[in-house]
Amino acid sequence: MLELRSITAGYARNAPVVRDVSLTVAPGESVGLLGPSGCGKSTLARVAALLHRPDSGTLLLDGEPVRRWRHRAPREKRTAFGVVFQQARLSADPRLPLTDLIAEPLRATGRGAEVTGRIAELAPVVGLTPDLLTRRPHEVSDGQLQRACLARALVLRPRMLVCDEITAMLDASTAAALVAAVEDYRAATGAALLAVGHDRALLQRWCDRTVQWDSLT
Ligand SMILES: Nc1ncnc2c1ncn2[C@@H]1O[C@H](COP(=O)(O)OP(=O)(O)OP(=O)(O)O)[C@@H](O)[C@H]1O
Repeated sequence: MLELRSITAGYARNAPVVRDVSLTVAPGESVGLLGPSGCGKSTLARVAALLHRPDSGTLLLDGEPVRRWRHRAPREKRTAFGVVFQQARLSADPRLPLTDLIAEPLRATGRGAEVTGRIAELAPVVGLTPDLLTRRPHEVSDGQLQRACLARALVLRPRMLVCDEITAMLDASTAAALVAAVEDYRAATGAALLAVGHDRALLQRWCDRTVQWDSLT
């Protein structure tokens, strides 16, 4: 269970971009968050995934308040989240072949022994063929790179996924494949989802419920 209570957050002192926002995602639930460009959805998603410390408010993960964010957050809390962003090229290390990109969270948490098995499981789930896994980001399409970013988000088997406009730059069939991969993972694991976007039709098809940004304050 993820509970955001009265979250205020931003990037400069006394200039919050998110003001007093509250949102709850129940275990296994999928929630779509809709709002116009620039309203603060990505900022709230980053707070929810423990990647951005709010100025005020409370975040409860399974009833326990989170007190530390980013690298200071306890590992078991950080790894509860799998996060995928809109712009795969900004979030992927350009030097790493896709296989290492996907494996990075395993290696970073001392689970390098699981890499081969996990990649073999995940590549078909996200639709990556073996020839693509050895290429670097500049050698694959945006859709193929986003598939790798989704695999990386799933590699530690998170119980909560945060997807921030993950299909915004992609063609309809790649978008559908990514949504299907997220849903297959959720069906298999019971993971919850917070999906951020401005495509109302997509989020309404995808999620158990959609909430409008304005209704959160
Ligand atoms: N790293 C940053 N530093 C300073 N300001 C930022 C930063 N990231 C976002 N902002 C500002 O915070 C506000 C909210 O941005 P955010 O990306 O959270 O909105 P959004 O609703 O996700 O927008 P979009 O739908 O266009 O992605 C915007 O005014 C933006 O310019």
